[in-house]
Amino acid sequence: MGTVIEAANKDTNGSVLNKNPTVVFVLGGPGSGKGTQCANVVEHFGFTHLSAGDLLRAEIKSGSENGTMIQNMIKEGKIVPSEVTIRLLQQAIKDNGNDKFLIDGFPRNEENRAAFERVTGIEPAFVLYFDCPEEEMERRLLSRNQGREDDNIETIRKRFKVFLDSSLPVINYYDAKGKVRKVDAARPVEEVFESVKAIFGPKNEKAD
Ligand SMILES: Nc1ncnc2c1ncn2[C@@H]1O[C@H](COP(=O)(O)OP(=O)(O)OP(=O)(O)O)[C@@H](O)[C@H]1O
Ligand SMILES: Nc1ccn([C@@H]2O[C@H](COP(=O)(O)O)[C@@H](O)[C@H]2O)c(=O)n1
Ligand SMILES: [Mg+2]
Repeated sequence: MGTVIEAANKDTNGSVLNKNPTVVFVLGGPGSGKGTQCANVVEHFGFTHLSAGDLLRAEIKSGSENGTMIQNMIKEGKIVPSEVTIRLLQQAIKDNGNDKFLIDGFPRNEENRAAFERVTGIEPAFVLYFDCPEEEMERRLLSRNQGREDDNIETIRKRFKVFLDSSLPVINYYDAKGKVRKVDAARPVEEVFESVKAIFGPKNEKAD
């Protein structure tokens, strides 16, 4: 398991994004703790956190022409077409002065993965994978209380199925390339973060 973050995207993305950011994809089932741990990484390691789900929810609120389509997809736990999500991610990267990003909840399927690579030329430095049993994720989602329309048992079950059918194959794809850093996420937040810190490495901690 590597502890050093490499800027793995070397060539083509500069022409599309005009910058050459370090990107870590943060994946894991619904409720595995991606957002919670990303907040800790931002604090400790100075990354910018981009959650694909948050960007899509903001797009609904903005009154965009895609809003109704996105809202319906999220209610059903389905994956929004890549062109929409990638446009939001690209814009967020462009608008931000930082050069290192945690991209949370993306790529969610093979279409997301291939399209992002094609459009941006960015290869992730690594993939942080939060591994958590469904029963624990279900417990967490049902008590999250953030008013999310997809945190109900019917949609949660659909999201679990989408994760198994479409997202795990993406994790397996990166695993075959030696890029997955797997963390046991079924532990208290602080313990999970100890494992996360070991992955990012002391060298990358922010100075106080
Ligand atoms: N290690 C943990 N132990 C117990 N509860 C946790 C842990 N990590 C996160 N939680 C809680 O579980 C809920 C889901 O966490 P979080 O929003 O970080 O998950 P997520 O992976 O981003 O989910 P989603 O994919 O639905 O966005 C939150 O209420 C959070 O406070
Ligand atoms: N790449 C993505 C990411 C998310 N979605 C949709 O948003 C929902 C919520 O995502 P969270 O990461 O916040 O849990 C998800 O269930 C999808 O409907 C998407 O389409 N594509
Ligand atoms: Mg989240």
